[in-house]
Amino acid sequence: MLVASRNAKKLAELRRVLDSAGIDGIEPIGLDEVPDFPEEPEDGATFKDNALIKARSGWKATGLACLADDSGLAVDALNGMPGVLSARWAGRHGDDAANNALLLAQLSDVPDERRGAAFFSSCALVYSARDSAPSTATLMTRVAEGRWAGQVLREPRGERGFGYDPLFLPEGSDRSAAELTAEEKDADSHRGRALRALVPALRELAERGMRR
Ligand SMILES: O=P(O)(O)OP(=O)(O)OP(=O)(O)OC[C@H]1O[C@@H](n2cnc3c(O)ncnc32)[C@H](O)[C@@H]1O
Ligand SMILES: [Mg+2]
Repeated sequence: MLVASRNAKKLAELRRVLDSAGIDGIEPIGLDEVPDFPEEPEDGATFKDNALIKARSGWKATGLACLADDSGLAVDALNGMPGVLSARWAGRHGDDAANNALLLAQLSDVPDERRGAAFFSSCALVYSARDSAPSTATLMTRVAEGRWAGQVLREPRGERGFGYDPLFLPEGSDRSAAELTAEEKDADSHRGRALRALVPALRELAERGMRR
């Protein structure tokens, strides 16, 4: 199964959740392990649209079952932004430090009680309904979503995770997302929840592969 992400830390989280679900018969491989193919722009209006864009283009290019996550932080005081623009909020894709600095600046006058935010993940799984070439195969699609509520801190805390984790205080936690262990983050995170909801579909896919 192709895991269509260029974000190494996200990829590691996806692999971790798959590993702990103990699905035998699926070998997740990253985009770096397949020949380059033209990737479609992530220009959807929603996380779900973007997850489907990534998963479908991976499936189309390789014929492999393809899993993709699209995710981001929706901040109440910013009317849900950065949202689907999270990876490039400060202008340069994947510049976590600049994204975090910009978010902090935008919220500098926002009091604690209005600093609510939530991470969202949409995970899409796309695969062929039967063993046939991608051009003639029927496309099977499963999508699951996860949400992780919390608030935006006033300064970064912690070194783990990635992206906005140092600025995110999960609901009910006294540690930022970047201060949680990997297992703690996976148990509660948007991505952990979304991906675990796909486990039955992934198991089915694995069993189908093993029957061949
Ligand atoms: O599209 P791919 O190649 O998978 O990698 P990406 O980093 O571009 O991923 P997205 O398009 O889904 O954008 C997600 C951004 O949202 C933020 N984000 C998502 N999940 C996060 C998490 O668990 N912790 C912190 N920030 C997160 C972070 O800035 C990500 O770069
Ligand atoms: Mg992206």
